[in-house]
Amino acid sequence: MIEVPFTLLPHADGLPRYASDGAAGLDLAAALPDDAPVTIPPLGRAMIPTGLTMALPAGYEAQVRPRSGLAAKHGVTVLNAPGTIDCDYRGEVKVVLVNLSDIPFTVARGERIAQMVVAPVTRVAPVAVASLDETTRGAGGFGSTGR
Ligand SMILES: O=c1ccn([C@H]2C[C@H](O)[C@@H](COP(=O)(O)OP(=O)(O)OP(=O)(O)O)O2)c(=O)[nH]1
Ligand SMILES: [Mg+2]
Repeated sequence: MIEVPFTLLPHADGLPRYASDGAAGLDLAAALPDDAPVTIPPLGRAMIPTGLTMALPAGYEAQVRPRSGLAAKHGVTVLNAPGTIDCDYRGEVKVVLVNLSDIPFTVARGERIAQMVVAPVTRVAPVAVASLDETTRGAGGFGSTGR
């Protein structure tokens, strides 16, 4: 286990937790005032605060991913999935939810709205060249191998 420092803003709901021994993602809870739930209208979106800031080690990122239950049961997902938390980001982690259902969805304080997977990052050094090596695929893409 790699220790990752977090700070909890006053509205935070505690440190994020893995929901099971083998869970890949730390669940992220909505850090909202008790009396101020957020209602997302059909096809609307909302930036939900988590009350967390963190300092990932260099060479790592965190991916903000949807929870499958919210997607399957309510049509609510992470709009920019997977959201990217950079290792040099020190602001509050936020979750951009979108409601793809046809009824409003209300997020209450403490509700788990997304999960955060920490993963290693490979960085590369872009180098300008005149041409690239040839491959069988070449420039074929976007369904070029069939449906
Ligand atoms: O779901 C997300 C995605 C991003 N971020 C924060 C952490 C990340 O390090 C920063 C920038 O994210 P990104 O690079 O995806 O956004 P951008 O639109 O490129 O903004 P910037 O110009 O600040 O990089 O915003 C979140 O809190 N939640
Ligand atoms: Mg960016």
